[in-house]
Amino acid sequence: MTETAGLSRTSPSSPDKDDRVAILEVDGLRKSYGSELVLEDITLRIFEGELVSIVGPSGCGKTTMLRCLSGLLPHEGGTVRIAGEEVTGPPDTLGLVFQDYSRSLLPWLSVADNVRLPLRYKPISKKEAEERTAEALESVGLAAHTRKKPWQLSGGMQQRVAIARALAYHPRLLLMDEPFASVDAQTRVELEDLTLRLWAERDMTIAFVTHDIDEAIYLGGRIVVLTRTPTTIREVMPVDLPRPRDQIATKALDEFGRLRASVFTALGHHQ
Ligand SMILES: Nc1ncnc2c1ncn2[C@@H]1O[C@H](COP(=O)(O)OP(=O)(O)OP(=O)(O)O)[C@@H](O)[C@H]1O
Repeated sequence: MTETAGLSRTSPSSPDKDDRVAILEVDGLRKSYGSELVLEDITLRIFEGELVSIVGPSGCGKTTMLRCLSGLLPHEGGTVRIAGEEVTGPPDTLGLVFQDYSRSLLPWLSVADNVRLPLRYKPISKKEAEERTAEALESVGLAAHTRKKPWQLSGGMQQRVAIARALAYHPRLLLMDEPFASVDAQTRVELEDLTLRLWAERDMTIAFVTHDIDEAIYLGGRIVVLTRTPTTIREVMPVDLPRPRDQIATKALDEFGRLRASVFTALGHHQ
């Protein structure tokens, strides 16, 4: 059984003709590791309320890019702004979900304590931290597992804990780095629909990095396609598929197949 995908939010698919507010502004981002230039020039806007997928060839620097965007990694050129503020360290308007949930959760803490931990850095009362923790765990379907340790949960459930932890922070921008790459196919489908539901229900913008073309199309209102290293943006494609999305009906649409071919070609698999 999959969860019901996001119901209410319409996805803006055309970035050019609007008065929307850019929550993420990246200009000329450049990053090297020693002499290896990984990101040559990333210039990108993500607008409030969007769910944008980012795809790129293996090793093109997707994780490097997200780490630079989140202020976890310094970059040597260009600027990154989140909610108008230049990023120099992780901003408190930002939530992060990584692929490797087993390393991002602390095994000696309960599920609830893992979710509550980063809230210590927010200027909120203990009571509010408790309420946010309970609400976030409820919204990812883990209300019955709050006292367990992460290692007592399945991989998919652990990734739900990581999502709840980011949600409890009430981020305006959520960066997700191949978050479902390590779970089985059925769990992945459920977590994709959970992501759509949470995005639709909450006042949140999501940048979702994946190497899975179908996942990028299924989730996104736009798809940013990256080149190989040294990496730039090859193309930004609008996804004109109706919402709510449905794992079977949406993927059966002709437009879905057309987009799949376009992204595949843009990734350089086909000339
Ligand atoms: N800490 C590091 N030090 C040196 N080189 C690094 C470091 N992290 C990444 N790299 C190199 O930078 C390049 C991009 O890596 P990155 O992990 O950002 O790519 P990716 O697109 O996320 O990869 P994948 O598709 O495997 O998820 C690779 O060549 C990698 O070897």
